[in-house]
Amino acid sequence: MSELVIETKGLTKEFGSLIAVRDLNLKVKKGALYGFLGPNGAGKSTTIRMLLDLVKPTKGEAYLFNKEIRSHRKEILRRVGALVESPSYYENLTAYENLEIIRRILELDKKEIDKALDIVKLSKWKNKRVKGFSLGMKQRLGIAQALMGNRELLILDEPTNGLDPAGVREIRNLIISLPEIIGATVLISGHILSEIELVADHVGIIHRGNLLFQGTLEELKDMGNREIAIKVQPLLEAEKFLKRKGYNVENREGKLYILGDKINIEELNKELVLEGYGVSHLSENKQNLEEVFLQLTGGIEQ
Ligand SMILES: Nc1ncnc2c1ncn2[C@@H]1O[C@H](COP(=O)(O)OP(=O)(O)OP(=O)(O)O)[C@@H](O)[C@H]1O
Repeated sequence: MSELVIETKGLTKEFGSLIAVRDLNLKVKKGALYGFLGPNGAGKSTTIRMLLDLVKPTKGEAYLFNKEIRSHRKEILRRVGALVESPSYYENLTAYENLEIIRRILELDKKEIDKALDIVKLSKWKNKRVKGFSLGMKQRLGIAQALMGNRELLILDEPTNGLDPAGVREIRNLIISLPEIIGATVLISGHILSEIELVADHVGIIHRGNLLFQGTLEELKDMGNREIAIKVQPLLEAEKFLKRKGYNVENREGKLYILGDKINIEELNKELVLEGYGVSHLSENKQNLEEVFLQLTGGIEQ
């Protein structure tokens, strides 16, 4: 069994009568790039705040590196880099000077600054004041701040929020490179499936505080329903025939659709043809990831 870097047990947060996070059992394996996905207001930020001990759970516990965060706060947070909300920096200082402040607080070696700047590809601009930076560059600086000090776990809350497409791509490529470059486990939250899909290998889908799915992207894709579309004449009789045979049949837009994962297309074709039906088209469709996601979250993707 692989080692878990994050594990929550029944993690719950209530704000008055609102249950923002309900009985959450997250499992993030060491080395994973875990996409924590959910529509706005799903409970992602609240969960992340509980992982970092910024918010106290109503019930349940969060374990990072197998230790409970509330009772081992200091030793755990030393191993975790986080970017929650927008990064904070001094606009009038350069990128280098901003990281120098963090270096002093954490009592790190000077070379840590150049290492972090190099990873986020800001070395060229290290002596430029942050106020002239684009939003994407500022976000990269925020990630450099989070990286300082050989962090084993990075938690990035919606790091591409508000960026233009070029900025989104820069941050995406940077995040993808992190597990390999620094060997860290990364948890990234977001509300856009197509974005998370390009980055993550594991996903957790949260909706209205409930974890609806957790596993690999492949496992999520496998949840897609399979259906077979058939153009056949005469349609209504063929529909009755297939229903009699026990198939789950829908009649839509002049075609029959058969739902099910274990249907053998050749067998189906043979059955129809032998019975004298004219089959002019037979194709297999599987729900794509977006359809699976929309089905899980009841059609809400904001
Ligand atoms: N301090 C608070 N007091 C009251 N309600 C809160 C508080 N923080 C969050 N909530 C509510 O809890 C729910 C979950 O919010 P949260 O910010 O965790 O969602 P999210 O998935 O991060 O969404 P977003 O992508 O919009 O940040 C929302 O309904 C939100 O309004």
